[in-house]
Amino acid sequence: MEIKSLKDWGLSPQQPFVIAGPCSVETPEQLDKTVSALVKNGIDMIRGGVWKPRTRPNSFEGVGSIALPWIKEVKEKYGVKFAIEVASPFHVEEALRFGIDMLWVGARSTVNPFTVQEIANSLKGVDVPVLVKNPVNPDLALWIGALERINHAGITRLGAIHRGFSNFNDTVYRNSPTWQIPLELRTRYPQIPLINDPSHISGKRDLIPHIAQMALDLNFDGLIIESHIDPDQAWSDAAQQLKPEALAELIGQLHTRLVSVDNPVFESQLEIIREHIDEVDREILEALSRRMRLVEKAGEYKKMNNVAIFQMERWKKVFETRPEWARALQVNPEFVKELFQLIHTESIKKQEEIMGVAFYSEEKKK
Ligand SMILES: O=C(O)C(=O)C[C@]1(C(=O)O)C=C[C@@H](O)C=C1
Repeated sequence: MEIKSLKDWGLSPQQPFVIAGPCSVETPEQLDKTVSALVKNGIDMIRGGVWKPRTRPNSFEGVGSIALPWIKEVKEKYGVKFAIEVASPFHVEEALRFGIDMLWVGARSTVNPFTVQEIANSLKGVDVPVLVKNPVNPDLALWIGALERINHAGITRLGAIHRGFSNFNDTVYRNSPTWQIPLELRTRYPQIPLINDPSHISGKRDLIPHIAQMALDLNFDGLIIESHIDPDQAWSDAAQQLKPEALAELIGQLHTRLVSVDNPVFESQLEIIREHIDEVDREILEALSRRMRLVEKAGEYKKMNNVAIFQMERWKKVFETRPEWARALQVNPEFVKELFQLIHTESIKKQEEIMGVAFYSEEKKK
């Protein structure tokens, strides 16, 4: 994909790059007051929802096209740039008609290649920056596919927004961050600017600073954060919006990190640490290999005695004790639980192969 670096997008060189504004544009007064306060706090790229894709019917679905002249007015009055979500060719046409500066494709549109293609077709021959939110489901291929469709329409000022992934029972986050997905996108397409959306990941304002800092620690290029002049009275997403002053305070506290430093001492020290990490990784793999050989032995033994692979009591014991051992060793027990679930699945696969081989060879004998 041919994509322009964020510094060539013609935006202000804020560090970090921040897009902020209300979840929804509600009234001319709310918009004016919010934008005025954001501008005072140094924000010059505003976001605002005009058409809102809501999960349930009868929720507020955005004021629609009547917001566009209000946006045009604040853009002129305060000299700011404005980004909105588009979910159809009609939205694109309306947005461009009113001089909207940046568009984004929402998570519920990214999941649908038909919708993304229609949006892409309506962008042919237009030079506007477009950001593509991750799909609601944790599917990197779908996210990349949407970026490719928009890119093939000729959009080179193209970026990705990480807004987290729907979950059934994550009690902490509204949308699980599942950081490995945006990091994999970055690894495969380092040229695509990556913007983090801590508002939609957290769903609550208290968690926003932690997620925003984590994104900067992971070298994201920018943040998109919801901010409303009076969050508690917001018509949508009241719990996750910040007052403009709170947003400014948050930005002031964030630490931006460097990709690397031109410092030979740092480089050589890091190299030494990495060599140790290589050694430890090898030890981990050797230990895993030894465990697998034992699991195979257990599998052979089960086969000889016609015993089932899955041993619930033993597995319960393994699953209980390993996180405890981990805690004593200052390793995150939750991580170790996931790790052992993976290991157990692999053990079962191995033992199934062992049982299967017997089945096939006996079949052959017949
Ligand atoms: O203890 C066994 O029976 C094993 O085969 C080992 C093992 C494991 O990986 O720890 C694998 C499968 C069983 O469900 C329980 C435990």
